[in-house]
Amino acid sequence: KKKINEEEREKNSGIPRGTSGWPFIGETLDFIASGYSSRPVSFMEKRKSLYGKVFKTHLLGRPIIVSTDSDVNKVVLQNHGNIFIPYYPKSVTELLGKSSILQMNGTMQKRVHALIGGFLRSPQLKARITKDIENSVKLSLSTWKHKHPVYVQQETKNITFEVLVRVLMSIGPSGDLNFLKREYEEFIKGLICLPINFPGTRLYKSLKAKERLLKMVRRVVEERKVALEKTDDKGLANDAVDVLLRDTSESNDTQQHLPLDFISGNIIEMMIPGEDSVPMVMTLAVKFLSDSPVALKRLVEENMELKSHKAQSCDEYAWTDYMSLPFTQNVINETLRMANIINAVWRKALKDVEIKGYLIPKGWCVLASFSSVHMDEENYENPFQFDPWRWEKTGAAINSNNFTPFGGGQRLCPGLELSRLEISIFLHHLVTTYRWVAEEDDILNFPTVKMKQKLPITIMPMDK
Ligand code: HEM
Repeated sequence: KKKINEEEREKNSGIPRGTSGWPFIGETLDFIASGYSSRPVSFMEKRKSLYGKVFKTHLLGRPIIVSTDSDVNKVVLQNHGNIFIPYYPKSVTELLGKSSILQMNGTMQKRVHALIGGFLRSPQLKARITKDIENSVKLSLSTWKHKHPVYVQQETKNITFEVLVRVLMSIGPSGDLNFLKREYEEFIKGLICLPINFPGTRLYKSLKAKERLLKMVRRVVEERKVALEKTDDKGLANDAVDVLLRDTSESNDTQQHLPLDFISGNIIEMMIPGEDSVPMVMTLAVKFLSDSPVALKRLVEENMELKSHKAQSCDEYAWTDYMSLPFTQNVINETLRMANIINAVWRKALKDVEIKGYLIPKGWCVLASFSSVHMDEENYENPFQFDPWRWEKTGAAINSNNFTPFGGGQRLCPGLELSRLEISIFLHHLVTTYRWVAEEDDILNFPTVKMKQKLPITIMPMDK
């Protein structure tokens, strides 16, 4: 009877319909089970058909409103009035630290976001980094012919890690790079784990790895500060460390440099969204293309044309050359749509908010599901089919609310353009250098998107 009364009250209050499932665990088990299945959006699909596009559930110990509605997602992402703050599981918040861009709110988040976004999106950086990306890609590809099989997920991770560390702190291949890679891998193992911290636990080991990372990055930041003080050259910043060190924008009415610990912490935390996502998009592009020979053929044609054009003119590639191939960009869009590397964002409401007639009560969480929107047949015909051509018809949709692989609004991914450039360069050199045959492999979607076998492929030279 009590439950019925509660439901009646919630219904009248405008809280979206839905069920809270079992006491305490709510619907968490079903949520996780569909995450493990080959169709992770099934949790959402089932409830969407019962309750509508926005529904109430209970996950990870708390009431949550799930939105599979792109208009509602947009309002959540825009976050006018700073109503929605990021909400992560406890293990993540423990590892991130309070002053991480991923957790910060208000003016400080805006300041760091604008600084990093301004740098990563600048044409000067893209022009400069193109050569480095090419070198990393070509060097890696040159080793592929000796490997039987090539594990695409592994290889692409090495390429993109090198690029990321260069962009963040100008560290090239070296002992420092190897140290960072090793310790970073240890650090992120704890992102999704039981939040218990004492010697021997996963969280403890990850926090220790973070301490070692911080020590190293702090040393780099200090060295760079000294170097910066000695020079008058305030041209384009070399990397994210430079950007953060130089900033003196006003905060609390005083001109302040960002503290060195803050910079070191944020450099490490910026590796989290950047490290795994780009190689996974590259890997899934290879996977989807292996399963779609017609799309692959068109991609090869377009890229071979650019390659022969470049060979004839003896020109180097400009970053704009890589970004100018329309079919290649459509392959990337389609991969991003289907891959759903970041399938949702989690927020907590600081006030009661009403969006499209749905009430999100103060203190409740909102899960803005991107994958549900990307895999909704109202938005995309045959959504489970890899079809790069669909973007020729709906080109404008790249900027629509129905396509948000990089999020949107206040926290729109500052690495968006850099990621696209990296993926374009990788695909160009891959498909103009080799043919390949992929072994059977499955996509795992939980807790993060991965290939079960790291996507083994067998490489053949172009002319065979
Ligand atoms: C294909 C690759 C990538 C995807 C799919 C992706 C996706 C996303 C998404 C969905 C968000 C929004 C998170 C939220 O709203 O809470 C985000 C934020 C962010 N991304 Fe990316 N990202 C990618 C690559 C990168 C790269 C390469 C970098 C760094 C070089 C990067 C740095 C960041 C940062 C710093 C944020 C936080 C921004 C803020 O909260 O203000 N990302 N990313």
